[in-house]
Amino acid sequence: MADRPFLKMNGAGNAIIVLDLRADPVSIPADEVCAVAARVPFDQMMVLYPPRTPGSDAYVRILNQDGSESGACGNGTRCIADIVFAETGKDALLFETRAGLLPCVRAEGGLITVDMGPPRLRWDEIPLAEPFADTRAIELEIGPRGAPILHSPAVVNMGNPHAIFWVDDVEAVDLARVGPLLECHPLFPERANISLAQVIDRGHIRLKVWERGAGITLACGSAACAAVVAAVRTRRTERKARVSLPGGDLVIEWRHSDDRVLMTGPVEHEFAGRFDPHWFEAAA
Ligand SMILES: N[C@H](CCC[C@H](N)C(=O)O)C(=O)O
Repeated sequence: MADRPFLKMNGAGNAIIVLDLRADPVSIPADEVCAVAARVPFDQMMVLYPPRTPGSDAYVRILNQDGSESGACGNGTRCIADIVFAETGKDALLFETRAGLLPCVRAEGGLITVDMGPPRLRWDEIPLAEPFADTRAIELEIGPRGAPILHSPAVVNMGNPHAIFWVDDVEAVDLARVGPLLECHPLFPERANISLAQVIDRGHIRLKVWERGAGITLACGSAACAAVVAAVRTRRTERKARVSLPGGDLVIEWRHSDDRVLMTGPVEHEFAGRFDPHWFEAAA
């Protein structure tokens, strides 16, 4: 890969690299994504391509640090929105990902709101490997038989697959240990993002996330959306709730009128850099 410029940003602590290929739309092989991750650690790389759908601002590919691809990344979408807001002066944007069209608007206090679309809740939309009539709590547990560490997650697809385990204390479970096992559980044919969710009150959830293809992250926007959807479906919270992640807070609203999930949160610019072609010699 060439000597390309990139931006390092974060969304509530979720480590994001933005690579703008709108003027030179080449695809990035998975081994080159991993070569970048070895030098500049990130959770997701947001790659901007020219728009495919009239009226949209860019087509976006979302690559995890392990080279796999995701249909959604809420925190990364706020990062690219911030860049394109500054570049165009527009006050509303539309990004297209593998999972559909995501409208973005500016919110108060420099925050950005992304419309993450409607959740998909049927077992084959998650997807799961076998039918479950009720995805509010599926049969899945980890740990000793009769005394599981975690069990009965809710599952939600927010453009990517999520499993949400309700816990009394997010700090009491070793997510780094159970995350990899659950991410790759045979029930999840496309793997899954794994969250621990602790309900503080009807307007507030604490969340820790093991991300598919990235591991423990400081924040995961789509997981925050999935957690509020799952909480509303089981009457744990109101439709609008604050989600506190280790890297910061997001406000999520699952709108009643049109079923869409709105995520509002911050972005931060860290530094600009360039890929060094030497990084890719072993990958070539
Ligand atoms: N950090 C992202 C989600 C990444 C999901 C990715 N790990 C996958 O589904 O493969 C977010 O803010 O929504």
